[in-house]
Amino acid sequence: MSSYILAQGVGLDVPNYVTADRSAKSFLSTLLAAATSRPHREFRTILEDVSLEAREGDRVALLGRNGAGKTTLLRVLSGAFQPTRGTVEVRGSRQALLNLGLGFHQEATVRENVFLRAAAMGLSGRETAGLLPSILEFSGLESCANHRLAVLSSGQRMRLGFAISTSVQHDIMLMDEWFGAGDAEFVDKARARMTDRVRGSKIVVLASHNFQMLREVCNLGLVLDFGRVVHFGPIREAIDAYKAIYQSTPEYRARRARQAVTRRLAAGEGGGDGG
Ligand SMILES: Nc1ncnc2c1ncn2[C@@H]1O[C@H](COP(=O)(O)OP(=O)(O)OP(=O)(O)O)[C@@H](O)[C@H]1O
Repeated sequence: MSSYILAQGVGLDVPNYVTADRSAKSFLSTLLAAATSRPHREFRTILEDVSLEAREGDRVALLGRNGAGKTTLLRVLSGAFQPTRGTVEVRGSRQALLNLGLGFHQEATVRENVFLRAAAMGLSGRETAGLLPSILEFSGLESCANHRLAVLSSGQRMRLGFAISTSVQHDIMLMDEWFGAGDAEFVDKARARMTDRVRGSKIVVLASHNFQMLREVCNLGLVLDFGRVVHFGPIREAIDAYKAIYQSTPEYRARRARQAVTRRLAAGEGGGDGG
């Protein structure tokens, strides 16, 4: 059975709790304001009218400035968020590499956490028992299997999360940035596994700011701005469309102007007394 993703007219509103401006003139009045003012709830639209179609073989890049809605769209596609409007149809098993630490229990042991996370991924106890040795080996945590998660370093926890999340090949892979954290040895291992999983996936949706990697991996690109699709098409065109957005911002123009001045000064053309 072939896999696909079909999102049509997706909109997402989220509740946002806003606290009145508490900037006060004195420490006491700040304390008083903090104690008495209550945040009020308002709804915010973070995705609007987003449509996307991906078929087998597609590798879709999600592009957009910080806060454009890329991670939120990945969460909607993964099923973690229910859209407020529109529909999402997905055929095929999904693996979301969005938050490696999600679902961990600090007081449970490493071994127990493997079972907890694997259950959340839909694996049976038997399947997890079969995968356990390779997960511990990949994460380098064999000697810590019975230690509480709380005593692991953040790098060790990240290794464990990565090892569990990528232990099984899925049809559809949803990723937020190409994985690149950890010490040098682990990064090499993780990169090799990611490459393998991407090759083995029928569909990949990947949010990233790394144009070179996106050109190598993806055939399609979807550009989001303020939660709306501004472009969807071949990756090179999508990257150009995204560049056009951020190159039109005043911040980008100001930075380019500063860089031009610095270059001219370095080349000895900069003002001075001309002598
Ligand atoms: N649960 C939430 N409640 C309220 N606002 C949220 C929530 N999740 C995301 N947002 C807001 O939605 C917007 C989009 O966030 P999102 O994380 O999807 O952006 P992004 O494109 O992935 O950004 P980045 O490139 O910085 O990772 C942001 O303004 C963010 O503050």
